[in-house]
Amino acid sequence: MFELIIDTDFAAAHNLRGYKGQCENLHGHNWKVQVVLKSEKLDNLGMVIDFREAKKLIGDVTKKFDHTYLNDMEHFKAENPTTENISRMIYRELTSAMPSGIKVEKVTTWESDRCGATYFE
Ligand SMILES: Nc1nc2c(c(=O)[nH]1)N=C([C@H](O)[C@H](O)COP(=O)(O)OP(=O)(O)OP(=O)(O)O)CN2
Ligand SMILES: [Zn+2]
Repeated sequence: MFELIIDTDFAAAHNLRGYKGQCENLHGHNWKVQVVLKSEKLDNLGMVIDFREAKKLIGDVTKKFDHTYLNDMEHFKAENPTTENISRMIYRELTSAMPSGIKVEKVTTWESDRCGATYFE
């Protein structure tokens, strides 16, 4: 079994509806995102997937967040843009975009150096 690990980041603003405290106010984070991909097989080049292709697929998902106010996104009208929900959204969108035979193992998103959330199925 092989695992690929790809890190990226984005900057965005949000506020947490219903939160009793400062996080209900508009504020921002420099989120870091780590995606782990898993595959049993390699292609004829010896790759699970070209890192360049993986970065493109991941970027297609995360660029929607970059320099935005996350609460304005349709997705985050129904649920709060917490780190947990951001990880799940990235996981599911990436799973839909991934070529067959490559599984998105988990997505971890950090809103600071010390706090992050992982989603996997
Ligand atoms: N489980 C979660 N808890 C919290 C989330 C979250 O997404 N998942 N988000 C927040 C807020 O985004 C808030 O911005 C973070 O609050 P806090 O940890 O207090 O942020 P600080 O960087 O100021 O933390 P310090 O350690 O005090 O510097 C809240 N909780
Ligand atoms: Zn926050």
